[in-house]
Amino acid sequence: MAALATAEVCDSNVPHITNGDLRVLHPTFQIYGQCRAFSGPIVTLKVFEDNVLVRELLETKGEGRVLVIDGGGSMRCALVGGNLAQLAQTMGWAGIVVNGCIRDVDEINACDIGVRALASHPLKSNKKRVGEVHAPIYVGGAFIRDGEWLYADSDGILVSKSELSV
Ligand SMILES: O=C([O-])CC(=O)C(=O)O
Repeated sequence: MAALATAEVCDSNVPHITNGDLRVLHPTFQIYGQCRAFSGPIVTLKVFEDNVLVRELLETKGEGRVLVIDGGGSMRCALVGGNLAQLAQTMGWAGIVVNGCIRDVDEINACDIGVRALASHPLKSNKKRVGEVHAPIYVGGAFIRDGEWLYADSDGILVSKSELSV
C-alpha cells in the first residue's frame, strides 16, 4: 500500500483539522527505525518511567497497529530499547510513538518498524507495572483515543478519528 503523505492529507482535509477530527502532533519527535513512514490503528498506553506494560502490549500480536505511549515527556529514563523494538517487529506492530525517551538507538534504527520519541536516554525505566492501557492520552498537543488512526512520515505525525483513504 502506498503510504499517505501527511502534507497532502493536511492540504486536502482542512475542515477536518478545523473540527478536530484530524490532529497534527507538535513537531517535537525524533525519527528512528527503518520505516520513516508508517500508519495504523492506535493502541494507547499511559505510563510514567515504568515500561512493564509496554513489554506486555508488544508481546501481543501487533496486526499493523501503532503503540502510542504517553510517558509524560520524562527525560529521566528510556521506555523502549532494542529488545522491545525487535519484539515489536517480530509481533507485527507498525510502529511505536513515545512521549518520552528510547535507548539502544543503533539497534532500534536496524528494526523494520517506525519509531518516534522525544530523545534517547541510556538509563532503563522502573519495572513496577504501573500504568493504564487503552486510556485517553494527551501527546504532542493532541488528545488521542485508543482505536484512532496514526499516520507518520518524514514531515510529521497525524492522528485521525477514522481511517483515511489514500
Ligand atoms: O527492557 C527495557 O527496559 C528496555 C530495553 O532496554 C530494551 O527493550 O532493550
